Amino acid sequence: MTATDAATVVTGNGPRKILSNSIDLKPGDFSSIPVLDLTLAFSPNVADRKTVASSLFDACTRVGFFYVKNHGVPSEIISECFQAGRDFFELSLEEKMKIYIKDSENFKGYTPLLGENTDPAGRGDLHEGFDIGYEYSKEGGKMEGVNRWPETLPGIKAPVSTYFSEMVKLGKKLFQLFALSLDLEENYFDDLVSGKGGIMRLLHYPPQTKEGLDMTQLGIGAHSDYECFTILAQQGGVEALQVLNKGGKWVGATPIEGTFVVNVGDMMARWTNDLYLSTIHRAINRTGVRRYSVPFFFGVDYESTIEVLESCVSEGRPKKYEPINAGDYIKQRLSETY
Ligand SMILES: O=C(O)CCC(=O)C(=O)O
Ligand SMILES: [Fe+2]
Repeated sequence: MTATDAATVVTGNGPRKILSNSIDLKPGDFSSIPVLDLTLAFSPNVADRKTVASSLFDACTRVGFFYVKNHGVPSEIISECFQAGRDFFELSLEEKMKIYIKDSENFKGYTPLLGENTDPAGRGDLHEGFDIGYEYSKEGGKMEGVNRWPETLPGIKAPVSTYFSEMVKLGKKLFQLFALSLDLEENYFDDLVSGKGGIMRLLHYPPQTKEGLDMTQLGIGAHSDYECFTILAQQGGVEALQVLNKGGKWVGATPIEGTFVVNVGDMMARWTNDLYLSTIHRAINRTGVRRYSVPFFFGVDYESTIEVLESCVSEGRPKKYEPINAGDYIKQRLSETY
């Protein structure tokens, strides 16, 4: 067993213990991560869209993670965004620190290696990151704020912003599938997901040696995500992401060409009264080569209220959570991490 297996993982919905052979919530009993084909999600026929929604329901209640293929995002847009990430991380530390995330009120900018600690039992995460949000024109109240671009690399703004817009588009489609999967009107979430609650990160994980791996210092420590769901692009051929199942076993989320990995976050778990699982995951890069990934965390607009859906409350599943404001919730979670 590893150091993190015996730890408590802090989530926005309370602490979760990871024991050696079980954990104290009800994550799904899975040994692999399902792949959803989104082709029918774009069909004009609602019955087709409902078929995809029903696979999504199965994935969210049993696993909390799934891959999506035929998602409609052009592969050049993805590869140009990865190139922007590689170029950004090649900059000198001094250059990157000019947009240090801690100098921003709203969590925009650069996080150096070990600058973040997702698992409080760990000693810091072995990745560096660059956080970008919705392109606001001025500083605002909760999470609103201008993006901070590196002065010496202006060329990355266009591909990164294009990728952000693509993620908002795909994210909105996924929100409609989430709505259908929960027997809500397909447009139930539409007015809450303008894209302003989206956060995207460019990540770089240097390789960790196979021998003498320090389990308190992983690429990213065991954690659950904060928002409604995450759409993750992984670099092909470089294994690192692992997902915790009911038996306490880490299941590898091997990169699959042409797919994104999607996972439920704590906000959606809260909304669904834990019917949808916000599953714990981590990343360790033991491949010997650098790894790049791009998660896009899609939350609802920050002024929205997250209140347990009535359809997810029953005698056997009493309401577990009080209503919360989305912006306050995210800001609180991020303050605990950085
Ligand atoms: O890079 C990855 O594969 C996972 C990243 C992740 O879990 C996160 O940023 O929350
Ligand atoms: Fe994550």
